[in-house]
Amino acid sequence: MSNHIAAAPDDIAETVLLPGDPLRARWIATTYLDDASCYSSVRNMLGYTGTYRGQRISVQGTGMGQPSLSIYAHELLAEYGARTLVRVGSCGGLQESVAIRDVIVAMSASTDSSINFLRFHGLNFAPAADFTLVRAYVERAENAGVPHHIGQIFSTDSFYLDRPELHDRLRDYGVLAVEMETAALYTLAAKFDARALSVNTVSDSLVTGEALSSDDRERSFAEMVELTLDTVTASGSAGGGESRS
Ligand SMILES: O=P(O)(O)O[C@H]1O[C@H](CO)[C@@H](O)[C@H]1O
Ligand SMILES: O=c1cc[nH]c(=O)[nH]1
Repeated sequence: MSNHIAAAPDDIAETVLLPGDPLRARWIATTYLDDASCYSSVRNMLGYTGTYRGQRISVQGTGMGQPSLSIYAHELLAEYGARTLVRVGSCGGLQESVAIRDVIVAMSASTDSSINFLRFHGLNFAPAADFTLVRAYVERAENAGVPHHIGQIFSTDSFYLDRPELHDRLRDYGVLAVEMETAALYTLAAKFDARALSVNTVSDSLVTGEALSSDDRERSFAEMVELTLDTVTASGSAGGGESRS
């Protein structure tokens, strides 16, 4: 086992879906995976492995925020051999054109976190998605007629922001939505030469004030999750993709 995941080395698939909410992980595993079994419940941060259309897939809760996601993503990449990580999250819409339940496909992520500032000694690293995953996901979203937006997301350390005017500035610069993990996910995937994508269903609007319930955030993101499973298992690709070298 690793520090925070109580699984044997082979218990976890090379492709892992990453919801922030561990109960969303349980819902995804019990709804979509065949022969799903729970490999870890340390801190109740549930992780499952099963099969989807015959291919091995894992689902691991990450908790909220970049420090928490970084622990799980690091251990999956460094100790369990994960090659493809897809965040299946919720987010707050920043633009008028972004409606509740639309899916945000995050090409890149800005952040107010100091993690990368420290990691790169003041350089502004630009965390970005794996293009092959973006393309494959968007093709499926278009074919299925699922409302979606492709662009930049804001990964904040502060759900309750002391500077709400920052949202106005980000809106002016075209940022689509706010959540709390994607910048760290894309950074760690780059570090470990793995593939990552973050897709996020809009659970509330910072424009209109509309919001989904916690039950909905746990169990109702079927379209986003089905597109994700279709994407990562297409052409038997759940084993990973091309590497840099
Ligand atoms: O619903 P999840 O995937 O946890 O994502 C969003 O919800 C949490 C905040 O409520 C943060 O983790 C944010 O990124
Ligand atoms: O981080 C998040 C997630 C959902 N909605 C928000 O406003 N922020």
